[in-house]
Amino acid sequence: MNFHFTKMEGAGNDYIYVDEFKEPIPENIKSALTQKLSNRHYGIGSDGVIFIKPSKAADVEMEMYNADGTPGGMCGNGLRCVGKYVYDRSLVKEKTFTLESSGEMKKVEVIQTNPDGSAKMLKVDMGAPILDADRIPVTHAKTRPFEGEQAVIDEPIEVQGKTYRMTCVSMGNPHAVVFVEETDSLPLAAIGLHFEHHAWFPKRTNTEFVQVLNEEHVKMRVWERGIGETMACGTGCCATAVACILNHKTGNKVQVDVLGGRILVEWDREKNTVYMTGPAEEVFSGIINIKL
Ligand SMILES: N[C@H](CCC[C@H](N)C(=O)O)C(=O)O
Repeated sequence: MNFHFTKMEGAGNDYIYVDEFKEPIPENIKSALTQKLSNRHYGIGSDGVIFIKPSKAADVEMEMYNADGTPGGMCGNGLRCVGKYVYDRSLVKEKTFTLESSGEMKKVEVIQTNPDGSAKMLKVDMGAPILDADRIPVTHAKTRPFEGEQAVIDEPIEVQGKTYRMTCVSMGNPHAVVFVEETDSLPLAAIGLHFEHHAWFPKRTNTEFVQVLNEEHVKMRVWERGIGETMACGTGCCATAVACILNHKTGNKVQVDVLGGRILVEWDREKNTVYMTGPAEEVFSGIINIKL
């Protein structure tokens, strides 16, 4: 089959974007297609594939698959990139519009443009963080260490014989946020998978390792479910900020420095909504001619 694609990245979190307005892709091949295209040696290389398609309820709908072919839930960097994609192609008329992802409506705003008028920085209203254990979920059929409406804040978790302290936040997908002394020397390749597949996370988890620099600035490295270490994670930055605020480590506005760039997060406690602001870039586009 033949179809067009666009490679985009948000703070280095790179996805292949496929526009289904023009070329619909059969649902039953999306997982296998993603695994093939995302492979960094045998494919184009990406953290996953994002399908952009018409929505009944919003201006546009997006659907994300992780590099391993598992369907992802929410995707913050993807929302900003899809926002840029539809804004730059005039698929939306205003600077503010709605995108549908995982059945939820997200308000996106282009807040800065390039000299050619294309979108440069976008702000997304990511909605309320989910904290209760059953809805994240952070439970295990046998041990059930956390359940019900209880929030998991600063709780010990043992991984490979070492005890870490984690705070669990869902932004539509699960995140375990772990505070560390410093992120640079962290052996993420050795520990990441053990968090992802820990028995307490029956649906696996994304994990953020956070070094607090001061009350408004942190450094973070992320291990994403279904991918591994990535350069950035939008929902992960939101979860990071929420965890920092809940643990009284920062104020309500947090600059999160990730390997691939910088994301600004603000948790408006009155409205109980999280705003995420960051860049979106288009890298290249082309035509895929593939046999599955
Ligand atoms: N990179 C994405 C999140 C992907 C999360 C995914 N790995 C999952 O399975 O939940 C972001 O910018 O928010």
